[in-house]
Amino acid sequence: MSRNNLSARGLVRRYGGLTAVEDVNMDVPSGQITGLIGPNGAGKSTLFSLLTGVEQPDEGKVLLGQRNITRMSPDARSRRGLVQTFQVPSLFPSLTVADNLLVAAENRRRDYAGDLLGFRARGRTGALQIVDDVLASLQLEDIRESIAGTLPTGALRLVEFARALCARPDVLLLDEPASGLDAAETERFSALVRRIADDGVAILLVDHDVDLVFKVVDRVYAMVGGRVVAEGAPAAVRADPTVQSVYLAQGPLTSKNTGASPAGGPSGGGPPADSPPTGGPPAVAVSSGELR
Ligand SMILES: Nc1ncnc2c1ncn2[C@@H]1O[C@H](COP(=O)(O)OP(=O)(O)OP(=O)(O)O)[C@@H](O)[C@H]1O
Repeated sequence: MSRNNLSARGLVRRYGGLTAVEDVNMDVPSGQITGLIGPNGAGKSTLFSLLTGVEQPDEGKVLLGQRNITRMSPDARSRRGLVQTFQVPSLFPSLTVADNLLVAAENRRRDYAGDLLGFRARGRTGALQIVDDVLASLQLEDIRESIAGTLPTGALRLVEFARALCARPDVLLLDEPASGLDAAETERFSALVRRIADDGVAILLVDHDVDLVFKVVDRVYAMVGGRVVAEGAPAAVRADPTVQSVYLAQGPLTSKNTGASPAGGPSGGGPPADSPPTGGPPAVAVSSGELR
């Protein structure tokens, strides 16, 4: 089934005299994983917020399919299929996993004509069916009735991902989805993301772990100083002289010199624990010296 692509055209966002995002064009096509990397202060979080609707651009537009969604709220975008995950999982901690997912499945009001992961859904019965199908698909049935707030980080990340899938996305924006995951969990997560893309979802992945980004994505955008300085296949971007010079003042581009944080992202984006699962605040800048 054909789904909507996400695209950005000529996006500009200024904070006073600082241009955080400068004339950025980006395409996040259906069925592909697109990556976004850049050093501290490059403008990734700001761009992400312009795409989700948390921030408004000073110039340019955001398109979901052919539709101009530039002035739409995050919730309105979410109901139209542009769904995000947060750096800090946006789950209701006192609810069970299943109830968290049900909120997401019911939140998207429009009829869903697709068959994400092989199911179809209409109404509340459909929403329950989605929850069960997503839980089964991600092999999370054993924690169906667990209270979300009691889960360890790895499980929480997967439930956050499941929550996003229950909203039946056309486009999935993943903000630091692998932070806090161990190697095995990251491997499992990467495979899941690929499966979802293969199902036709357009995925944008922003993560500190550049090795993960280069390994998983089909295309990658590298930002520096608010601008896209390189874009294309991972190998080409990795070899790009500007990318190399920015990332690699101290050697080859590997996770060892990117500041990737295996124990969890240093940023604190995401809504407060009991706020609804859409429309949370933007990612927060990571500390100086980190790269992602
Ligand atoms: N609300 C704001 N007010 C003023 N300046 C801001 C604001 N948000 C971001 N900036 C500035 O815009 C620039 C881009 O920041 P942004 O957080 O988008 O970068 P980033 O690539 O996400 O960095 P990091 O990886 O450190 O999170 C930075 O110089 C930052 O200080």
